[in-house]
Amino acid sequence: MTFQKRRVALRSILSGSTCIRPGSVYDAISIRIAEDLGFEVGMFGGSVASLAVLGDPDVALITLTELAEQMRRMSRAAALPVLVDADHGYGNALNVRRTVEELEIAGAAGLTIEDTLLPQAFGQTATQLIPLSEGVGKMKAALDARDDPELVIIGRTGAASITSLDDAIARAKAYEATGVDALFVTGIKARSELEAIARATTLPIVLGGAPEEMSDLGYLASQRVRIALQGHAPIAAATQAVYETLKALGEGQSPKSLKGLASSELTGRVMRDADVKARSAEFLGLKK
Ligand SMILES: O=C([O-])CC(=O)C(=O)O
Ligand SMILES: [Mg+2]
Repeated sequence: MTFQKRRVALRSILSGSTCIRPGSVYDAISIRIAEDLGFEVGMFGGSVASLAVLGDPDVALITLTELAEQMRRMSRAAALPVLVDADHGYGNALNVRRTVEELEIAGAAGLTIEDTLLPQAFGQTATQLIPLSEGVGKMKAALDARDDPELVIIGRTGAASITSLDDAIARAKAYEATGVDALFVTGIKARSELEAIARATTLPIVLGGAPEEMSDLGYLASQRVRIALQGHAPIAAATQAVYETLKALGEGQSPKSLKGLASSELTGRVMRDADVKARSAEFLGLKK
């Protein structure tokens, strides 16, 4: 599927009337599994990018080149539209432009640019935000950098839990006015906060982690939430599985006695083995 078709598919989710859960994806294997299971969109979080590529926590150590390369690998492996967490755009508004260029070429269906001050400033323990005017400049730069008009650009703010709900509303309205395609809000702790943001804006909303009482997809849809994240359990499950497996092997268990391994059928599906075999027959002169 062309990159543009993936972007059109993401747009149709955002312009629809229901709220969906994205599959948390981070590499070629996870995106293929999410695609096979019928997820409509993949979320490539900055935290899982750091973990998968560097083995590090989410503290802005990953580079744009590393993020884009991982996205490119996923784009090759599957056609599932992916929404990429592009953090703060890896620098100032000029860096945001470059970030959009690279992620577009790497096949992202959409990306979020947030107004968090990253990396963490010297001597500051609490998360800080950049000024609203700088955030607006970053959104404009992101839109300016887009070559494919279908690439989805999403303005993100975590102001609700960093500064105030009023600030989150002011930022959401200002980003909406730049022409971004959707708003991504994080740090929402109550329905009333989401409702206030939804009332003050008109764009589709992508919701970051939210409390349990906000898990009802019908309710979220009524507040224009079209995509609701639910963390990154798949990479946590993978980490646990690798841990258990290496531990058992290290303790002397035989590979055959291990539990919880992918069957050869599942592994073959993930590897798209049937396609590779068919191509081998066709192109390696093996066809009878
Ligand atoms: O995008 C997400 O899923 C939430 C987030 O910021 C991250 O995981 O880095
Ligand atoms: Mg993030």
